Amino acid sequence: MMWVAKPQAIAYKACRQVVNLSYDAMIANLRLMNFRCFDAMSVDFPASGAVIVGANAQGKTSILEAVCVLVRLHSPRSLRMGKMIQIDSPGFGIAGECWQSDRQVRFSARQGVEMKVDDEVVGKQGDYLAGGGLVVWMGNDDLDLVRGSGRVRRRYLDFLGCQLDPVYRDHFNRYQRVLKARNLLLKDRVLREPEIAAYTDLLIRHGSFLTKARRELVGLLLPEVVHSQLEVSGNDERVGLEYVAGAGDDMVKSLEMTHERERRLGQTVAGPHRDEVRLTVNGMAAADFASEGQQRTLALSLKLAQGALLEKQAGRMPVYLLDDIFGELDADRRNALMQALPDGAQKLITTTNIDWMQDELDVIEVSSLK
Ligand SMILES: Nc1ncnc2c1ncn2[C@@H]1O[C@H](COP(=O)(O)OP(=O)(O)OP(=O)(O)O)[C@@H](O)[C@H]1O
Repeated sequence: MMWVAKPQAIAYKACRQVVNLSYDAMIANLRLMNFRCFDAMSVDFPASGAVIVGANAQGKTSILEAVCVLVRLHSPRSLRMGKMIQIDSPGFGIAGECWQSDRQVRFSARQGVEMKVDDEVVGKQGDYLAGGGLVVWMGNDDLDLVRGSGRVRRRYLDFLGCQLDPVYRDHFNRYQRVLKARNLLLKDRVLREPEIAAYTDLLIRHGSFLTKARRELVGLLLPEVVHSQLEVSGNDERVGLEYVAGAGDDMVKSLEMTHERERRLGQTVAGPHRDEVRLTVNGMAAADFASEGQQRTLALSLKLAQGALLEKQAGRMPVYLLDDIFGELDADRRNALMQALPDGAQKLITTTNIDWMQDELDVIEVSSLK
């Protein structure tokens, strides 16, 4: 079976709006080798973005996923890179021209990731990401942001924090590693207290940074979420966001207090890995009391707020990757969402149907040749 994405975009509307903005977050093209369902594929993206349309299982999500991996070395649907390798292949390759520079990510199951920018191998993930772009991913499981566990909201904050600040990314990565190592020691029947104490110091150092940074992020996000909710819902639903630290105000004290429990349970019970973001609509817990429509709108608002904050704080426009999120929204909310996306941003949108769409974006059809 041979897969193609037809790069010749079909003009969706005859008159295209001329927007006089700089598309500094631009992905001009994408080339894939042995990635998910694609043997080999190449597609050009217009500066303002495109609607990627096709029937189910044609590879639309895989295209957006590849863009996210190329730009952020992160897949929103898989924590393990190996899952993205086309079945029976030794590895995958993604390449593309982004921000007028050629970028490549190769992943081989045996040798791991090789990253290149303009044909130069980049040694560190941080260096590769520093020259890259910013991404907002909106997918149909975003409802989990409101209904799901705290882990989903922590991932939301971390995806934002890591994009905004390399220091955040560094503390975040180190915290995860220290937590894992400390938990292994706590699980051990023969407790090695001096080693645990050494990890405790590191846990406090990186954890305290994360607590402070996440609290600040939530404070910055709140006005953006309120604004986006108003834009998408069209009414004055009062939304609230509150950061609740999983280690309280004082991590040292929390770890002292949980000393016995940790040893009994064999794991670290206080720290940013237990952080929560409380979401409310009209003063009530959004997961328990908001209607499904309100919950969906809040989830969208959280993602739009992420984009607005990236733009303000980083001074650059993120690329918006919208994966099939329109199915559950009525036509008014779909078009309100399209309007709420910033004019100057590149938007890549997957959908199975474009009949409702009023926006003037080019269309790329994805289909498999059988
Ligand atoms: N590692 C892999 N190797 C080969 N094929 C894969 C791999 N991972 C996923 N696929 C297949 O790729 C196809 C395309 O999946 P994808 O989710 O990109 O489609 P889609 O067009 O977004 O579909 P939908 O509209 O249903 O969401 C599916 O048939 C899926 O089973």
